[in-house]
Amino acid sequence: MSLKPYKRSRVAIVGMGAVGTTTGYTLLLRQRMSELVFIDVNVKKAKGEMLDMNHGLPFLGGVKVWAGDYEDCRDADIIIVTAGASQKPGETRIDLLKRNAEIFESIIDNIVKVNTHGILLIATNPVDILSYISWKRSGWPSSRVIGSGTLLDSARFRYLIGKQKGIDPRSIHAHIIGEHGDSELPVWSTANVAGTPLELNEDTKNEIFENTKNAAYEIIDAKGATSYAIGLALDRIVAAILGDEGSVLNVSTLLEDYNGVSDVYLGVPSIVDHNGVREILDLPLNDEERARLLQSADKLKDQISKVHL
Ligand SMILES: NC(=O)C1=CN([C@@H]2O[C@H](COP(=O)(O)OP(=O)(O)OC[C@H]3O[C@@H](n4cnc5c(N)ncnc54)[C@H](O)[C@@H]3O)[C@@H](O)[C@H]2O)C=CC1
Ligand SMILES: CC(=O)C(=O)O
Repeated sequence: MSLKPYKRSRVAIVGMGAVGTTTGYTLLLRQRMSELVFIDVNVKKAKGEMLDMNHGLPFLGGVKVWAGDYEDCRDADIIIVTAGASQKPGETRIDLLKRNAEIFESIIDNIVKVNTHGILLIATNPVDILSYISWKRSGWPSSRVIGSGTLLDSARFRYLIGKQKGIDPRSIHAHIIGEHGDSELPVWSTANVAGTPLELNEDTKNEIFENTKNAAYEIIDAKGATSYAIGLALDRIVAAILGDEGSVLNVSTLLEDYNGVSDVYLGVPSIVDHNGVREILDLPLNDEERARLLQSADKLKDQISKVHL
């Protein structure tokens, strides 16, 4: 009997707060990689999370987990960044821009100093703008700098549609695109179940979209942070990359001449494989959807112009 050759893969997480910890735990449970390293400015916190997860290894096995520093990013296949300020109740994601853009300068510099081949996966908000900043600052090809984008929003959207229709959300094909934030838009024109158009009246559609868009505000008001669904969304992107899947995911990526939008990161259906974003799908949009995508892009470009790059 021949054993499968052992393939080492390393994921580093920078920022071990609610999102980083939940993502690390999800990756661990799903045994996505052979090495998992936690990095945080709060070294004690990263160490505590590492110890707690290591004590579960007798029930799981397989993964080496440690708390480290940027040197440990050298051999990382994926570096997930979740470090920085999060929204207080009532704050928008854009309100975080100044604070988080400042800390990203040193975080990205520290990573690219040691790593030349990996994929940067950004989750910190405002995620589209910070992904754009990370792309510019890293000097890496845009295919290797990915934001979590509207993958989470699309999951919320599919869950709510599935609940309304009594259908498993995995069988609902529906996209939220644009900013991961207040200017995002639903692509109702292509939403379907097995090619069958969704039968929903306008009031129901509006209610589903408003609940999708405002989900984070509701959860942050109730429990202070969102963590489980974003952990699963980041895990999904890691699986697509490490498994060289070629899966279509609504990640945030650099758009060039996409439905009239250029030089901005936004969430759109993209093919994700071992090289990162291999290709962006040309989602057919109607006139209203295209106009809303342009508005979303303009909003983010206006914010980017205020940040020193
Ligand atoms: N993209 C998405 O869909 C989502 C994004 N988020 C965003 O993720 C970010 C993190 O949220 P939480 O984990 O709830 O916040 P948190 O406050 O629980 O954790 C942030 C962590 O970052 C660390 N940190 C701060 N500055 C750092 C630095 N310079 N280097 C290394 N570590 C540093 C802190 O010590 C802390 O452990 C926020 O910006 C939040 O808005 C949250 C949920 C979903
Ligand atoms: C916080 C955030 O961005 C979210 O849960 O959508």
